[in-house]
Amino acid sequence: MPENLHEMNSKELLKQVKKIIPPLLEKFHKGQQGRVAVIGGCEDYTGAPFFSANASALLGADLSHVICEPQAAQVIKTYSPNLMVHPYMRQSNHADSDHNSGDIIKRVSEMLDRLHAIVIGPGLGRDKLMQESARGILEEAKKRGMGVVLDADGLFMIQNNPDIVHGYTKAVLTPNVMEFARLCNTQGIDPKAGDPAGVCQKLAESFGGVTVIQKGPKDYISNGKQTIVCDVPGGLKRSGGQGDTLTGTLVTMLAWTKAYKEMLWEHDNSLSDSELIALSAYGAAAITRTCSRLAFEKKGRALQALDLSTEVPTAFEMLFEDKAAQKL
Ligand SMILES: NC(=O)C1=CN([C@@H]2O[C@H](COP(=O)(O)OP(=O)(O)OC[C@H]3O[C@@H](n4cnc5c(N)ncnc54)[C@H](O)[C@@H]3O)[C@@H](O)[C@H]2O)[C@@H](O)CC1
Ligand SMILES: Nc1ncnc2c1ncn2[C@@H]1O[C@H](COP(=O)(O)OP(=O)(O)OP(=O)(O)O)[C@@H](O)[C@H]1O
Ligand SMILES: [Mg+2]
Repeated sequence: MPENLHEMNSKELLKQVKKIIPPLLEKFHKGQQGRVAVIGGCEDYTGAPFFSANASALLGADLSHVICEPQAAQVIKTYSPNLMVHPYMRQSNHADSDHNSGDIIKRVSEMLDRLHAIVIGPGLGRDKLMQESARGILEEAKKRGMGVVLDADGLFMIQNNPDIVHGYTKAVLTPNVMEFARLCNTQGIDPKAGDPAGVCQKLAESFGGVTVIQKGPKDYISNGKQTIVCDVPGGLKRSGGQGDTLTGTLVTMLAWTKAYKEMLWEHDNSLSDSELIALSAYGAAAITRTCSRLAFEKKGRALQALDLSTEVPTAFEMLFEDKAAQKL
């Protein structure tokens, strides 16, 4: 039983992450290895929800959905027939009398019953009705005890309503440097005071034990009590949309923790709830950084977001299949 994840090196942590990855067995049916959704995608942003859902599928979720604005839905459907894209969200300028936040939340909630974990935020935008609907969907996900990843405009929502996530330990916040500073300001924490791991821990603690992944040269992962650091090498190009590979791989890992707890396959059941979340976060961070390194080796300065998610299968193989350890 790993009691001190923060004392482990990357090889030991990856070995623990491996315990959450379900084997591929003949007896499984469609859906058991992960049913996930990304809530996001509006008139302005169609790439972010696609990259996220695409990464979730490439890591191994059986069913990856996007729940977005109709204008975004039409576009995302043309990117890939693999994803299921539902035009249930509305931004204020497209809403008619049938589309108040209550109706939208109700419609999406009916889907939540069939899902294991969700991401809220990629390409969601900051429109009032989109934000209000996302907030209600988060409340519904909490009622169902679902794993929830909050990123991008989902973090904007948290920054404006910190109480809605406070104490919900199945939430994972994935701020970049700017978002981290804004969340710190909301919570009255100086983002520059003290060592970065300590500040990240303080932020997670101030939110009542949610998990924070602070993205940067190293990723700091904290639940307010314990902080682990992912310094698996990444690439050197910071084009937009790389964070979406993190949220997509993370939501699949969170879906797998549910399968782990339900003993979908035979294992020693040694990981606690908080360890499952911390290891999901570490696994997704390690995969994303490895994708970034592999894509950067090929594309250099021209690297784009899609180049990253394309590397998910190779990164997974390098980190978690037998050849893994030597290649780190
Ligand atoms: N291809 C796509 O569809 C993409 C969509 N994205 C979406 O775009 C939306 C906005 O997210 P962003 O991360 O771009 O958010 P912002 O528009 O807040 O920030 C963009 C960048 O601007 C700079 N910045 C922001 N605030 C600043 C400040 N106060 N002072 C100085 N510099 C500042 C930072 O470099 C920051 O990374 C989200 O919905 C996100 O998911 C992005 O993920 C990028 C890719
Ligand atoms: N300086 C860095 N060195 C190595 N990896 C980094 C560095 N900065 C960020 N990363 C990695 O890049 C990925 C995306 O982080 P980034 O800070 O670009 O997120 P973001 O700004 O939210 O991205 P997006 O444009 O998708 O919204 C993360 O996996 C993070 O670990
Ligand atoms: Mg981002």
